Amino acid sequence: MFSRITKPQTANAFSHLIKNFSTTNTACRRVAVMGASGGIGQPLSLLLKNSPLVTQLSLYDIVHTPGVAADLSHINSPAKVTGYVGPDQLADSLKGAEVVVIPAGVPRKPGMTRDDLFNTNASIVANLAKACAETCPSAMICIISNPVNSTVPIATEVYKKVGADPIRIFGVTTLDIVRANMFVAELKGLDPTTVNIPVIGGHAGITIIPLISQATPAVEFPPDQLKALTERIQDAGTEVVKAKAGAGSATLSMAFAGARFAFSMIRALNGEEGVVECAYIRSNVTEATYFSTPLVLGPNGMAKNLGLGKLSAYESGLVEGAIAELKGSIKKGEAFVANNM
Ligand SMILES: NC(=O)c1ccc[n+]([C@@H]2O[C@H](COP(=O)([O-])OP(=O)(O)OC[C@H]3O[C@@H](n4cnc5c(N)ncnc54)[C@H](O)[C@@H]3O)[C@@H](O)[C@H]2O)c1
Ligand SMILES: O=C(O)C[C@H](O)C(=O)O
Repeated sequence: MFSRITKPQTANAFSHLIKNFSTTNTACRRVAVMGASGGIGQPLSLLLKNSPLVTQLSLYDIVHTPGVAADLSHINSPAKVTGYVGPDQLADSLKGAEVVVIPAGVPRKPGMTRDDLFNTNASIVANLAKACAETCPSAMICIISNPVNSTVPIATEVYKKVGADPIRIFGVTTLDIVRANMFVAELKGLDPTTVNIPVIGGHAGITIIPLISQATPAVEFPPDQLKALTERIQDAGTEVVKAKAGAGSATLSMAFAGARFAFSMIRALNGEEGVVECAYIRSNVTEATYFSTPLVLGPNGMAKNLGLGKLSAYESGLVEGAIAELKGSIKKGEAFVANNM
């Protein structure tokens, strides 16, 4: 399917996947998926298994991983798949992992905010982060579990408690970029695989800040359309939650986005230069101590934070408006670890 594409692609979601499905790379790359039996975990594991960039795929969950692993292991691609189930097998699932992707935890139902997931998901992420800090402290940790604005500070505090360096912990916001690219492409009649919109801030409501002024290719919208587009990107997760009507939140598009982020990580680990992804990390770019901006990825994680770039007045206002909520979510995550771990 991908071999038919011959024209050069610019940096965007689809070209990341094309590269990763078509590049032959001999480096051994061990990836662990925590929450691998879930709505995101299964299609994400399928995309990872389908990539020659992955040589070992470790699937951990509290249920069903033997079946998921047996199923995926029959696909004739290089990755060796192993399933691990339950806390007794948690440490083994992480041994030697270089990239760990974490979609473990409960999803939203209609009427809930991402923060409503905090009480359940905080301890799930904290326990998985503790296992990562103890077993694979140098691995790249890619956190999908919501609320991302709090779960990333949680993982970071756990690493500090264990005495591990939290520098390689990333909150995965790639789905916001994927959505922004698609929605802009639809509005402007562009090929969605050639659009790239940085989305900065966090991953909830008003903290999701698409930078349409920095779009590639350049696009312009009248103020009312720009506001509506921005709000659609901010509310896109809720759009899916409503459409699924109680059956969960985005899973397939998140698997696509999570695979894109993991492949970018692996390409950077393999020494490829110029790999850029937005991610929610510890940051001094704004007053919020965690903030997503475009990052140049390298073999040790973030090689360079590209910062905010030039913002329009509208975008500067969105950044200002997001800081208080981000600070609150960060504080909540940090307090959870201080009081419970
Ligand atoms: N960052 C994003 O952009 C983004 C996008 C979509 C969903 N999410 C979040 O991802 C999470 C997962 O969503 P989903 O739709 O896959 O949910 P799901 O319920 O379908 O799957 C979650 C999986 O996690 C497993 N799990 C629960 N506790 C665990 C533990 N302690 N260790 C390992 N695995 C455990 C469950 O058994 C289940 O298989 C949710 O928190 C959701 O809000 C984030
Ligand atoms: O909206 C959700 O709860 C899931 C996820 O964060 C999303 O943006 O789709």
